[in-house]
Amino acid sequence: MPNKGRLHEPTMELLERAGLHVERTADRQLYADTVDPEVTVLFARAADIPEYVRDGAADLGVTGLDQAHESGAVVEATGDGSEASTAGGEDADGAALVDLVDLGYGRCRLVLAAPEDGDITEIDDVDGRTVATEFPNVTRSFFDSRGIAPDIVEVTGATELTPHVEMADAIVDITSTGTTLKVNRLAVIADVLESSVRLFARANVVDDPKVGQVATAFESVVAAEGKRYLMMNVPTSRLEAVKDVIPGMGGPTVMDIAGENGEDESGQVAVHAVVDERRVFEVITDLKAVGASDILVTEIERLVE
Ligand SMILES: Nc1ncnc2c1ncn2[C@@H]1O[C@H](COP(=O)(O)OP(=O)(O)OP(=O)(O)O)[C@@H](O)[C@H]1O
Ligand SMILES: O=P(O)(O)OC[C@H]1O[C@H](OP(=O)(O)OP(=O)(O)O)[C@H](O)[C@@H]1O
Ligand SMILES: [Mg+2]
Repeated sequence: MPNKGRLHEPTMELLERAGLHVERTADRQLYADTVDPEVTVLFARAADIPEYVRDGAADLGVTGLDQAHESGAVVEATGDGSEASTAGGEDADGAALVDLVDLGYGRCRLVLAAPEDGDITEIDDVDGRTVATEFPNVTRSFFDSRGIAPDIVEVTGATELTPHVEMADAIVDITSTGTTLKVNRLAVIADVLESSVRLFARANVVDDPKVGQVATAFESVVAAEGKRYLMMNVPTSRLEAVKDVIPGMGGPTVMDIAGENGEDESGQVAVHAVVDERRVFEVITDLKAVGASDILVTEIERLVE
C-alpha cells in the first residue's frame, strides 16, 4: 500500500474498516503485521506498487489504475465481465495484474492539456511537438495508437509549469477538480485515461483463498460507503405504509418487540433497513409521516452482499 501522499490515509482507513488492523510500531516503518497472521503490509510509493506485485515481492497492491498502466502491466478486469485491456506496452514477463476491486477513491483523469490561448487545440496538433508528463509510457502508447509522434519529456511533478517555461508545448497530467489546470491557464485537449484506486493481484494468486478473503473484505467496505442503517419502531397497522417508504435492499427487516413475557404487547414491530445516505433526510420525514417513531440512524462499517 502507498507509504505516503494522498493515497496513504484513505488506504489505512480502508484496511481498518475491512477488519485488517495494521500493527505499525513506527511512523516510517515500511512493513507491518496485521491482525491476520497471513497478511503482512508493505509500504511503498504509489508508482512502484505495480512493480512490487508483478515481481512477486507482494501478492496484492493498492494503487491507482494509472500507475498500473504506467508500469507496462497487462491489466485484466475481473468480476464485471469486461474485456481485459492493455496499455503502456507489452507485458514482457507475462506478469499481468488483475484489477480485483474498484476502491472508489483517488478518482482522477489523465488528460492531454495545452495553453488556453495557444496553437494546440486538438490531438493532431501535438505531432512533432513536445509533451511533458509523469506518465511517459501511457503517453507514448496513447500517441502511438493514433500515429502521432511528439517528443516526450519526463518530469516528476509540477507538470503544469512546463508549457510556461518553454520545456513543453503540451502536457499529459492528472486532473480531478480542474483547479491546477485552470490556474495555470491550460485547457483539456483530450482524455487519455480515467483512474481510481484499485486492489490489484498478480494473475497467478487470484485463486488463492486468502486473496479472495481480502477482496471480499474490501468490497464490503466499498458497498457500505454512502449507506446508512435505519432502525425504528412501527405500529403493526402502519407496517405496509412504512415498507412503501423504504423499498431498501430486498426490503426491510421486521422484528417483534418482546414485552415482559416475551410477547409483543405494544402492537409495534422493530423495522431495520439500509438506506442511501443521500435519501436519509427525505426517508426520515416520510417515515415519521406514516407513523414510525424512535428512528435511529447509524453508519455501516461493512456490507457483505
Ligand atoms: N488530484 C488528484 N485527485 C485524485 N487522485 C489523484 C490526484 N493526484 C493523484 N491522484 C492519484 O494518486 C496517485 C498517486 O499520486 P502521486 O504519486 O502524485 O502521489 P501524491 O499522493 O500526489 O504524492 P506526491 O505527489 O507528493 O508524491 C496517482 O497515480 C493518481 O492515481
Ligand atoms: O485537478 P486538481 O484537483 O487541481 O488536481 C490535479 C493535480 O493534483 C496532482 O498534483 P499533486 O498535488 O499530487 O502534486 P504533484 O504534481 O507534485 O504530484 C496532479 O499532479 C495535478 O497537478
Ligand atoms: Mg501527486
